[in-house]
Amino acid sequence: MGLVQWLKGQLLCHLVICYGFFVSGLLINLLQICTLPLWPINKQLARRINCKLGYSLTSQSVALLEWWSGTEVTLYTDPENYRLYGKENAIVVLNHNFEIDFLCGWTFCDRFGVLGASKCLAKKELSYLPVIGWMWYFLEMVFIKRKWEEDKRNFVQSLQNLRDYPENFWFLLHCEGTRFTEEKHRVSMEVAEKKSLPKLKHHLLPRTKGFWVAVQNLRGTVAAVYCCTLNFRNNETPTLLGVLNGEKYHPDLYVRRIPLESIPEDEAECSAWLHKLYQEKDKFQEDYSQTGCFPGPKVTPPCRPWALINWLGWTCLLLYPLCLLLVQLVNSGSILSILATVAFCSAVSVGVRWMIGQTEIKRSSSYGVPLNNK
Ligand SMILES: CC/C=C\C/C=C\C/C=C\C/C=C\C/C=C\C/C=C\CCC(=O)SCCNC(=O)CCNC(=O)[C@H](O)C(C)(C)COP(=O)(O)OP(=O)(O)OC[C@H]1O[C@@H](n2cnc3c(N)ncnc32)[C@H](O)[C@@H]1OP(=O)(O)O
Ligand SMILES: CCCCCCCCCCCCCCCC(=O)OC[C@@H](O)COP(=O)(O)O
Repeated sequence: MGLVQWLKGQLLCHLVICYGFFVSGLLINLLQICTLPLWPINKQLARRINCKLGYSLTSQSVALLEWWSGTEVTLYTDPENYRLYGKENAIVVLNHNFEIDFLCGWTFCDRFGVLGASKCLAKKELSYLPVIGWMWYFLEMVFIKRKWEEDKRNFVQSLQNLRDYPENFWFLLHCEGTRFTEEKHRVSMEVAEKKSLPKLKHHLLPRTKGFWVAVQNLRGTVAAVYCCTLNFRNNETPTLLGVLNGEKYHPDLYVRRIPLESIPEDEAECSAWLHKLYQEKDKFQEDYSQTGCFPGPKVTPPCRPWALINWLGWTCLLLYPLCLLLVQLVNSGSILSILATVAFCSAVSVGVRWMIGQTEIKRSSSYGVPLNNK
């Protein structure tokens, strides 16, 4: 192992990264709060500013993936469609098997210039995450409790609000509704059997209501559905902690662009259409497991420097006062102040470690198991 790789595994480096992310995040949250008076006066300007602020925080984790861990993403897609990515609004349908699938998604968002504005249909619990969850509130993310009767009003309203969004965005939908585990897979295949639907090997049975409602409410706003299938070469099982330790991964993403007009309007037909889409996605995953590649030409979308520049900027800005403080502390010789600083750094580290824990599949919710359908 080289010196650089060894350094990437050291706690001190992780502390510096966590400190930068957390403190810059709090400052960004504060700036977002400062935009509140602007919303009634100039809503579109307030939204644009929040996109930039969101970018400044989210892109730090993209920089971590691309520049720190050196992860290289590969896209399989039709070159005709490639030209449209980032230039139109889209609903992204993605499998939910990996702990860093959201991070790979963000990397693609960054490469196509839609990172600040991109959104997701996310479980309510994520809105309480410090820094990231608070940021999402200002970016108009759509949060749900995954209980349709309670969610429907807010869900439809949140989608309607996006109709005049001033920047191009991708709206991510994990139709499986939860991360893949063997137990959840077994239960959802029981549901598939009851519904006389073909069994899926690599996916849970998709929940169709959210997709149908999103498509219906975003007609005229969104041009297409991007059917995205993600996998990792060499059976890698990537983790966010691995990324922090500088481990390099090899994600492959297969994207098919489906014009929104071709998706049925009727709920039952739309549900059947989505089930068929997941059967196709399952076939792509099966082929990938046999051959190690997806169909279609391969392309690596160019990496942009902004995530790195932003990350280095924040790190320098925040490390300088931290170093000054540490020197003053050592000079002062005050045990109490030193202990307080150590406690603060430990709290930041534990806080970010806890957030990383939220991405771990072993801590996945019990949604979808035990069987709670009618
Ligand atoms: C060029 C490159 C392109 C792209 C790059 C890729 C991506 C980048 C894009 C954007 C990135 C932006 C941001 C991402 C950042 C961070 C966030 C990351 C992740 C957070 C994700 C989450 O939080 S996932 C959890 C929340 N989301 C969802 O749940 C969405 C999916 N669910 C739905 O849509 C549901 O429909 C619902 C929740 C809206 C409502 O669910 P409900 O169950 O009430 O209704 P349904 O009708 O849908 O389902 C009921 C039927 O389901 C059957 N069923 C199936 N399986 C089960 C089971 N296991 N248990 C019980 N029931 C089951 C059931 O039988 C019902 O059938 P009926 O026929 O009886 O109705
Ligand atoms: C430089 C940055 C270094 C530090 C980075 C810390 C970043 C922490 C980011 C936390 C973002 C969390 C997003 C998690 C998305 C996710 O994976 O949610 C799971 C849900 O879909 C389904 O939940 P479940 O039902 O529990 O499977």
